[in-house]
Amino acid sequence: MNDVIRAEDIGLTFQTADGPVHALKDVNLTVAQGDFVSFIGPSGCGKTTFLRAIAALETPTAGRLSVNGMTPDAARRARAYGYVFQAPGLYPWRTIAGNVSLPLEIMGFGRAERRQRVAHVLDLVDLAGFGGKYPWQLSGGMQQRASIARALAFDADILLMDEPFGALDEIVRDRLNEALLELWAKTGKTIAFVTHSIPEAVYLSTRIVVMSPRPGRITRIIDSPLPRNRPLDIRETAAFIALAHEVREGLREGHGHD
Ligand SMILES: Nc1ncnc2c1ncn2[C@@H]1O[C@H](COP(=O)(O)OP(=O)(O)OP(=O)(O)O)[C@@H](O)[C@H]1O
Repeated sequence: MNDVIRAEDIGLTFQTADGPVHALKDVNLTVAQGDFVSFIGPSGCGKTTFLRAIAALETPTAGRLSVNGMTPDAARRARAYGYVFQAPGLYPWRTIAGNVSLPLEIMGFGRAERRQRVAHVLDLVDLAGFGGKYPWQLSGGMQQRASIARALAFDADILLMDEPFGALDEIVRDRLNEALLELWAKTGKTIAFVTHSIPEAVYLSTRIVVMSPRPGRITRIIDSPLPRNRPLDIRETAAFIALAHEVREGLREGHGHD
C-alpha cells in the first residue's frame, strides 16, 4: 500500500505576541491509501493545524511532510485533496448544483463535464434531485452533504475533513457518519477527519490518532480491529466499547502532562 501522508518529526511553532506557541511537536505519522484516520484530542492540541499543514495552509517549522509523495504545496497544486469545514460555507445565491460546480468552474472544466460530475457526486451523497434547490431550502445535514459533494467534485484522492458534523444534532450526525462510511467504501478515498467525539472516531476510523496539547503532539495511534463494513449497531459490541475505552485512556494520559 502507498503512503499518502507521511509526517516525520513535524514541529510547528507560531510566534505570537505572548511568545511561541508549540502547536505541533515531534509528530510522526503515516497514512496509507484508503485509510480512514481520525484525529481526536482536546481543544488546542493541534488537530486543525496538522490538517492545515497537510493542505499547505500552514508550513511546519521542523521535520518533513509529504502528501502523495510530494511537498504539501505541490500536492495542493496537483489538487490532491478536497477540504470540508465545520460550516458548509455554501453561497446562498447559488443553487446546490451551482455550489458543487464552483471548484470545477475555477479549474476550467467544460459545461458538459461539470454537469456530469455534479450529478455523480450529488448522487454519491444522496442529494440527487436537490441540485436545483438553494442552500436555505435544505436542512443542516443536507447542506453539509452538499459541501462534501463539492469537495469530491474534482475527484481528489484525499478528503480532509475538519469537524464536519460538529454542529449537527446526534441523530443527523449518526446518519451522516453512516453515509460517510458508505461513500468511503464506494470511492476508496483516503480520509483524514478531525473530531471531538470518541464514538464518532471509533465508528469511522481504521486508525485513531489521539493528541494532547501544550505542546500539540500524538500520544497514541490506535489501529482499529473493527471490520471496514460497519452497521451503526456495531457501537453496542464489546470490541467497539473496548476501543472507545482505549481512546479515552489515551486522552487521559495526555492530560497528565498539563
Ligand atoms: N495562526 C495562529 N497563530 C498563533 N497561534 C495559533 C494559530 N493557529 C493556531 N494557533 C494555536 O495553536 C494551537 C493549536 O491549535 P489548533 O487549532 O490546531 O488546535 P485544535 O486541536 O484544532 O483545537 P480545536 O479543537 O479547538 O479546533 C492552539 O494553542 C492555538 O491557539
